[in-house]
Amino acid sequence: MKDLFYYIRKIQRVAGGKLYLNMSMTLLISLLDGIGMYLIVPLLGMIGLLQMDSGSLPFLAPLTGLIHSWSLQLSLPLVLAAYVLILGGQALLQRSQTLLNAGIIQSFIRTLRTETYEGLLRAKWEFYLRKRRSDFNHVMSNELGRVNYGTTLFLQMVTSLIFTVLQIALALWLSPALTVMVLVSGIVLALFARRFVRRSKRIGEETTELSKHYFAGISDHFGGIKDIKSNRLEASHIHWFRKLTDQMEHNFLEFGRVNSMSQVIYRLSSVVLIAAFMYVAIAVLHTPAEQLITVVLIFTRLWPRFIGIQSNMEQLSSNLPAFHDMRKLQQEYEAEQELISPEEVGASKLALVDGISCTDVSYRYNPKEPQYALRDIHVHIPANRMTAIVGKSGAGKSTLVDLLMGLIHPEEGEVRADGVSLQRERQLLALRGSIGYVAQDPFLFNESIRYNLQLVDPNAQDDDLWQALEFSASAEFVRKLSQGLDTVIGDRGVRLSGGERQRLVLARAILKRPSILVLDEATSALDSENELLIQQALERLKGSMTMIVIAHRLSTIRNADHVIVMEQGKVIQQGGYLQLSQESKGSFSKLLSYQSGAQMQV
Ligand SMILES: Nc1ncnc2c1ncn2[C@@H]1O[C@H](COP(=O)(O)OP(=O)(O)OP(=O)(O)O)[C@@H](O)[C@H]1O
Repeated sequence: MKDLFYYIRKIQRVAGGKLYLNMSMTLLISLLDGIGMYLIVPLLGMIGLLQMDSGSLPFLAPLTGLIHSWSLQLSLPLVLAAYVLILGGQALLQRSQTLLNAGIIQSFIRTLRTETYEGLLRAKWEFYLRKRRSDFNHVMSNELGRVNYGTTLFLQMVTSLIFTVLQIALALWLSPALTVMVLVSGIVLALFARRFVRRSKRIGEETTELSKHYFAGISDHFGGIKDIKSNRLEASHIHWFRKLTDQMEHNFLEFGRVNSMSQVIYRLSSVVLIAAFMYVAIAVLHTPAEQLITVVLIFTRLWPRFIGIQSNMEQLSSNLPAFHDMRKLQQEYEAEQELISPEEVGASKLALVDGISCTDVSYRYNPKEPQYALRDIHVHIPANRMTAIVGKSGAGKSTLVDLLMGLIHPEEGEVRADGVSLQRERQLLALRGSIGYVAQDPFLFNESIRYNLQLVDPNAQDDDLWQALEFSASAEFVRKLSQGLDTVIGDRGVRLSGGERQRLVLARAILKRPSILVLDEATSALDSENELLIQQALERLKGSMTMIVIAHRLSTIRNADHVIVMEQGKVIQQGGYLQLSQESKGSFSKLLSYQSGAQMQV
């Protein structure tokens, strides 16, 4: 419940005075509704169904006296006009209130959506290392929808409560004894129905878990669809999917059963109560007919409100877990915000003069577990030189690069750029703004080549784009595409080959004119000819840019000024390429001989 109130306070902040205007309109609408209903009694009196002068109705007695003194030709149109005016006015007011309500909810949801998205983007990389990506999709679409629905339900419930309180006040005025009986019955029933509210919450928790699995499953399966198709794994996935959707159906029906059960109890009890009231009112209390009709009118309007509130409470409870999920994610990313905003990152740059150094750095992905991904690392990446990081798979190369880029921070030791610690946000900000990064599995948007390139420099002209494409040996294949720079490259760039994707991302990195270029296995998918072209391009950049290159294929780094060899999270050798290749007992020369041996076998 405290998560719900957190969001209600937020809606209060977002909507401000509009929320109170909304409440006031609700009050007015319910007041008009009550008065409109009241007017039925004099109308019935006019057509002779009721004794109007009994004086048993407190508010109506003087009014009915007045109406009675007029002729029927005058009183009938007057009372009918008042009826039309009041209920017509109420209908118009109701429309404005509905629109106001929708506006409040929508601006709240927009704020929540934007805050969550921006908050997620500002979270540190380490936060993403621990989370499932599908959970973000789940919260941003499914849970946000449930929070939206839950908030609407809550506001509806407040409206309903205001209506109900007013109608109770009216009913109390007319007949305290009968109204108290209705109220007591309502309260007893509400206490009994608490179990349905609790059950709804449990079903809602199950809904959250199931939809989380659903989101995770479908994003995994469609992400890995090629593996599924080529390994004929469809059957097991379909089996998983059917089982989960069966559970989801059961969960949905279970809520329907709980909700309809409480509804049927309320409806049955209303029938029994009306019969009991009639008996007590007519046989015991000898209530006058006009009062009886008014109370029955009120009862038939009040009881459905009780039913509505009960149903609202159950639906709200079933959506509470979504509030909790959303709040939990918010708390998690709020605790791991980068002080630097994404806008600032691009703004300041660092012209590296000395280089980046790691002093006695150790890092664990999970500090609760004993394994270190990096242990006692002591390296210096000289500015404006090419540094290569090599080693077996799992040696810690990517982790070291992430540390050098300030994406993760060491558990022990320090990383410095030009002697200033990356713990200092300004320095980190400047460093990040100066990096061009190309990953092994580069990411491209399902947009045109021009759009993908201009992401890093929206003002880049066609000439600049072609220059970057020439650099990355991509100009030739882009020229051959029917729409050139305007070719849309498909989801994550699927319409391109792996090597073409890598070259485009390299072009994008270069277009940023970085002072530090980081290539993490960025040429692994290239054929020898294109790899050579890129090697030559990188060679031309030497001296003007700091380059950090991770490569399994050692031919890629034969021009490197400095080589760092890693094994099991440690640096086991470092020095110039030539120097290391000549140390015959060293790990680097072993790696070289394995690779040349493998090449000779081919
Ligand atoms: N997100 C992560 N969570 C937990 N452990 C991780 C994570 N990423 C990497 N590791 C572990 O850290 C160690 C170093 O991984 P890293 O990716 O840095 O190696 P690498 O040398 O780049 O390997 P490769 O050449 O295969 O890319 C490995 O033992 C790996 O299992």
